[in-house]
Amino acid sequence: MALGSKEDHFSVQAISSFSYRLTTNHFFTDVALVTSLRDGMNLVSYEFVACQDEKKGVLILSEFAGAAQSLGAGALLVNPWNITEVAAAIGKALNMSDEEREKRHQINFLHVTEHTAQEWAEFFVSELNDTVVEAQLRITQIRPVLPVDCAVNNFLNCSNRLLILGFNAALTEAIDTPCRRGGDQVKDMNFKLHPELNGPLSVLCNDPKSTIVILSGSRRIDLDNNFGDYDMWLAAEHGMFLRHTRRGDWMTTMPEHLNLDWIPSVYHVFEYFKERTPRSTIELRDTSLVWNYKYADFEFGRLQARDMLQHLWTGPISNASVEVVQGSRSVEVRPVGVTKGSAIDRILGEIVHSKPLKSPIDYVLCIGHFLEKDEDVYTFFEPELPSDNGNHPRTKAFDTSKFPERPPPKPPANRGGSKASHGKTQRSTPNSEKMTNHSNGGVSRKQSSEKTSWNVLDLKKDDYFSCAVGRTRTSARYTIGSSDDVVSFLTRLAEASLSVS
Ligand SMILES: O=P(O)(O)OC[C@H]1O[C@H](O[C@H]2O[C@H](CO)[C@@H](O)[C@H](O)[C@H]2O)[C@H](O)[C@@H](O)[C@@H]1O
Repeated sequence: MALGSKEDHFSVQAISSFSYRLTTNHFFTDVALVTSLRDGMNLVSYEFVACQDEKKGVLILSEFAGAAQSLGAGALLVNPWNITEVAAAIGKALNMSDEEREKRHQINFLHVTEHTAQEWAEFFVSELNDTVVEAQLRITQIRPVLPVDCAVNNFLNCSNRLLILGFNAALTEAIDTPCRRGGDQVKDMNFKLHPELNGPLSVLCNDPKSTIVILSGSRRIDLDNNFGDYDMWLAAEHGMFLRHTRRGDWMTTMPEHLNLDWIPSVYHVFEYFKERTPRSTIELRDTSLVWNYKYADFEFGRLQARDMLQHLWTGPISNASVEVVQGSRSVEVRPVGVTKGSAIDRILGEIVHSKPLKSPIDYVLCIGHFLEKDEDVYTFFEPELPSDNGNHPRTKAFDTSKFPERPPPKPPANRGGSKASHGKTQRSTPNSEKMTNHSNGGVSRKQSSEKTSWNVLDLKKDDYFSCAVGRTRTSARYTIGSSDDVVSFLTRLAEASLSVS
């Protein structure tokens, strides 16, 4: 619709999609009102701006038009369902000062003239080329299925095993028919341990040769509710909080001055999208926020997620030190540098402090349905030299000075047959220095000249099993289909554990 004024008379003219390009309306119009309820782009808005360099007409634009993302800065954005808001915007546009009209027009005119069809075509072709490269990468990254027999046999042959388990979609029950379930029911099921895991987990937790860590993005309360009765380590919120279920309360590994002021405003944006996206949910944690559209219409959810990113980047997080992590069906906002991989050495440091190791860790299983960002936990344990096709153990030293309130652990005993110089008390070595750089990830670390490091890891290539649940493209070594397969696998490990106890 075009609004024109001539000597205090306003004329209102509806523009049909057939005729608008043929008229000169765009030139003499003072205000253009675009009220699309759903619109991929809306070309009229761009044409209007392009024609208005003399008149500096005002564009009132529906927030549901695709153009709102690029012309929103200069236009007056409205919700077309809200007629009071639309009326107010018309009033504002017609009474707008010349100065403001000029300013708003310039912003949009610059956008329209710079983002030409030529530029768009070049970008499109370059994106197309990128997809070819990405597709190739995807093919090369497809990983084999977890060799369960081998993982169980090696488990039996090792004496100090570390099992790092994700929670969501790895240890929870698979929900394949979400549309048939009610909203709250679905939400509740997200945070419930698979019922068939109770037995196997108890056996593994009671095995003196195994240490179990649940490393999850979930809140402390959700981990307490599900795992509080087991003898294990819990690392909540991607390792920002840590506790052993039998040895005390939660401790935090959060940097002291972590700024979390952005949380309320991000929550506000999430709420806006939750209201507009049926069956989407918000998970409010202490240090991060997740908007999940797992149970919503996938295509619609994806579009909403894209829109949400625009809102976030131009609004509440434009100056905050946070990262937006996009999942396949979620958007997560968390402080910069917080990943499961960056938490793992703090967790290992605490495990070593809490109970002296009898021998270095010689078997590691790391399994979860992690976000790509958190897959750094899989590579943490990889040997430094990927070309190393021998079976040389990986040794790792941990900075124990981070936890001064506890007595230092005893040096781990030597394990026969290993080729590496493990199990020795040592001063900080290049190895430990390297690990500090590798794992710091932006989270502040205590620096100390008194640093003492202990080698706690003696991992041969074949005794390391990193495994992504429900993914084929991953930086883990192996994949496994679903949480049901995880249940079967952990049951096999538990049986193996019982068979030798
Ligand atoms: O940290 P965990 O408890 O082991 O859970 C792993 C992540 O689960 C959620 O992300 C996964 O589900 C999302 C919704 O379907 C999907 O978008 C994402 O790709 C998956 O990784 C959760 O949102 C994350 O915070 C968890 O870390």
